[in-house]
Amino acid sequence: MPEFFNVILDFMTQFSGGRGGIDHNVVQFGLAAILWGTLLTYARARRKEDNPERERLLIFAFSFGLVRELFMLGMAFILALGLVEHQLLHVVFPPLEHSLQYAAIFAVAGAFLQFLRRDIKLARRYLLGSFLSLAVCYAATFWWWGSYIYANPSSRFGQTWCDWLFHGTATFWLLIALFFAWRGRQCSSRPLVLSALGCFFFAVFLKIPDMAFAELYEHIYTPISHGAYLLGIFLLVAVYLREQAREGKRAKQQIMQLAYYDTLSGLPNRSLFYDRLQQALALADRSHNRFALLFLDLDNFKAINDTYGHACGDQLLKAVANRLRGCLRMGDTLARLGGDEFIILLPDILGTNAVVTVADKILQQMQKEFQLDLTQLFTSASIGIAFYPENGKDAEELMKHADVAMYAAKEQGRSRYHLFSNEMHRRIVERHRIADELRVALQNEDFVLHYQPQVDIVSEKIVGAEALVRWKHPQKGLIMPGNFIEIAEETGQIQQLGEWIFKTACKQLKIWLNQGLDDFKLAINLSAHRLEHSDFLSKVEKILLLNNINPQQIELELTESGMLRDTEKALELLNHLKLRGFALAMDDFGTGYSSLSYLKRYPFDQVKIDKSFIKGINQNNDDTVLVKTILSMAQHLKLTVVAEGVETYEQLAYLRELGCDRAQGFYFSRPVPPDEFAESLFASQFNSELSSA
Ligand SMILES: Nc1nc2c(ncn2[C@@H]2O[C@H](COP(=O)(O)O[C@H]3[C@@H](O)[C@H](n4cnc5c(=O)[nH]c(N)nc54)O[C@@H]3COP(=O)(O)O)[C@@H](O)[C@H]2O)c(=O)[nH]1
Repeated sequence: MPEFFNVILDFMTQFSGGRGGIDHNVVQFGLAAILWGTLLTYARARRKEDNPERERLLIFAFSFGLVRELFMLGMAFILALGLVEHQLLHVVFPPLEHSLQYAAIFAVAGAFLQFLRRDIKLARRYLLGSFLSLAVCYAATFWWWGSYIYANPSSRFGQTWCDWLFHGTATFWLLIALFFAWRGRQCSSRPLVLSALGCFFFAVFLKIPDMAFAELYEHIYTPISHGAYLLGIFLLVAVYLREQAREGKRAKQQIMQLAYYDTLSGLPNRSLFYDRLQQALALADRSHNRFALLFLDLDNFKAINDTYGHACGDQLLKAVANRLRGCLRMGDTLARLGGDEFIILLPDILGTNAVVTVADKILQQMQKEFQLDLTQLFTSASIGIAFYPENGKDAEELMKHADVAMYAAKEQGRSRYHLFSNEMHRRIVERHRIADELRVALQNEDFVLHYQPQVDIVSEKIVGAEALVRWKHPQKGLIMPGNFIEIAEETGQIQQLGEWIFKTACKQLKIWLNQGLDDFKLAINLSAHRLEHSDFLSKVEKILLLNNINPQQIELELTESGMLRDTEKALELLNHLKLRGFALAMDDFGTGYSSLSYLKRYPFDQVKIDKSFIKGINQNNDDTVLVKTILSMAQHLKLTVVAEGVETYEQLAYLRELGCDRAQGFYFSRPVPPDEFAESLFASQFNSELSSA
């Protein structure tokens, strides 16, 4: 091998003019300079936008190698042309050569190592260490330069071990070994320490003052070291190119990961799931097999997020993903669609029972305690199941139907599964029909507002009213809001409908105010979906201005489930509305999940106890206890309480006894058209004026 390099060098020397022409060293250094230059050009060309620092580091290291070779080339020319006295150059030249040579290799190797580890900071420190070593090496070499007689092999006789130690090359490797050992505390550098120590002993060994070794030195060490040096550069180029290729592959993998996998759970995301579903559809069509889709949603995730924080919520989602994985077989696909929604594809199912068994297993697993970092949590899930081909002909329809079935499971009390049915399909079609008809109704403004009084429990005087919308259907007559509000919310039509309701209620209030009404608040239901619309506030302001209404005469009623949608944004908007002067009421209180926390957090003035609790008051112990608790809590928070759905005198009397402030219900009046309401309203005012006179 050494001979091989010598042959090449000799050939090149001959080729370029022989010893009489260009010196052996000139060829060698020139060749190395070309290699470093190529490497440098390549690194500059591959410079990347995303990590310029890493590339800069490599360019710096390669430049270092190039400078070293140019320096050596210059020296070789000076020697070859006989410009400087030979003896003098040989005192300075060899230590410089060795030091620079190893420093260059070390700089590049260090940079490469850290480049591979992607630790730019450490790589920079390696380079610094290399330069420091180089500086010490120079100092040591020049200190000993008087006795340094490298140029004359025979003069090696008589040198002490100490000389070898301070000889540039040996010292350099020793310092490198020490440096690696020191750095080893922060990174695993044992192989580097060992190889540097090996080089140190090699360097010392080769300087053993013996003629035979001197011969060896000339004929074996020099070609080996030069050959190894060139080979090293080739290797570095190869490693660099391989790393570039790997980098490309890694980047591609990363892009794939981001595009098709959920970052939190590591599960396939919606796109990948959709792709797998398409494949399953094609396969099922070909083999005439059935498959099932399970749509899973956690039952109380929003409340967990709000109570324990998002970090805890994230941990729970990861744990749920792991538990779900454990319930499935190899061929099944589990994906996270977003939030707390997961979807499962069970291919090649034998029968409905097999799917029900899996659903049961999942429900059981979900009910078990989740041990998170800082807390233990309990949750549950609702699952909707749709089958192919019975419940949908394509991916969209199947996913939608599994989702609908999941909502049915929630409606039936959560922590259960529900199979998609024809009845559900019928309901979906019906909803579509209603949505279409609503569109026409909104264009024609086919709606009316009815008003139901709110009465002061002690004086029994009307102190306010709730505006309730009805749809004047051309064929079906009056349709109650329970049949269309939810659909309007789902389709976004609630924005237009809500605006119409607010505008009509304000117009009506203005009429009553102009007729001499005072000390009266009109309650208007506000769908939480409306809060999400960016121009909600500006539209409200415009209507107030147009009708010259003081917001203090309006109460906005929001439901708890509405608050669950986007708590932060809702809080901000409600604070704004409150500052503007609106009164705020929490509607249907007691039917949501975290009533207490919402009452404390949001700027409500009034709580409306849901009619379902008033119905059982004084008969059902649970309802009575609940109403009493709400009343005492509201008193504590200084909130007015309205009891909804008061239908009998007994209910009213009992609520009065408990200290409830206001009541609303059929006992006083059903919701009635504005004219009818005005009659009872002004009669109530007239009566109270009479009684106070
Ligand atoms: N976003 C909007 N939602 C609205 C609007 N108008 C109504 N709604 C919501 O629709 C739900 C059903 O309303 P409705 O059919 O009008 O029923 C109201 C009353 O008729 C009924 N009520 C009143 N007193 C009694 C009673 O003594 N017994 C009894 N069984 N029912 C009674 O309660 C409904 C009023 O409830 P609430 O709003 O919770 O005070 C209803 O939930 C409305 O929220 C609208 O304009 N926008």
